[in-house]
Amino acid sequence: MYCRGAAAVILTYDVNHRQSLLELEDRFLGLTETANNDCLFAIVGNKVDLAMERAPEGGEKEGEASAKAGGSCVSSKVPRQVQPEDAMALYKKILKYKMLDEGEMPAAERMCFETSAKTGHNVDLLFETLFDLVVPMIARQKTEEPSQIVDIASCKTPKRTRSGCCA
Ligand SMILES: Nc1nc2c(ncn2[C@@H]2O[C@H](COP(=O)(O)OP(=O)(O)OP(=O)(O)O)[C@@H](O)[C@H]2O)c(=O)[nH]1
Repeated sequence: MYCRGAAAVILTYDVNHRQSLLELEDRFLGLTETANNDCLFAIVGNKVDLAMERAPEGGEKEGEASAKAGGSCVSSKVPRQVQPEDAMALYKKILKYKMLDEGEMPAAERMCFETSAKTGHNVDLLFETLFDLVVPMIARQKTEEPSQIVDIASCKTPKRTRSGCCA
């Protein structure tokens, strides 16, 4: 995991393994120290195609719910071990840990995703959301910060004078 100067970090867990969410906090959060101070965090629960959805109060059938989750109706599904609320709680915890103001950062609902790398479910949404947030941030930084690039062409060479010892 390489974070130096990162404008955004994607922390990914498996919605079917609670331990993978816990490890994001225990093992990986510390590795984001070298990211930018105002770095964005996206929490991504992957393998949602394998997860059985919990039945909503309205009584939605499992097949309907799994289709929404980007999966097929064939039932080789396992009960999911991580709920979206768990990921959102971790997101808020990360903001606290990073001493980022919750009011100034994108809301947890926007930065927590459930994806399937297999079906492509929500993968575009994840990257589009990050680009929409990161690109204006970088553009703003460029206008605010003085340029670190030295324009060699505009540097004048000092005139030599006859009085100099090496002239
Ligand atoms: N069904 C399904 N399988 C996936 C998905 N993403 C990855 N996999 C499969 O999970 C296995 C591990 O994928 P990796 O990309 O190696 O991920 P990893 O984090 O190194 O390993 P794991 O912790 O086992 O997920 C591979 O067999 C992938 O094909 C997904 O969204 N849905």
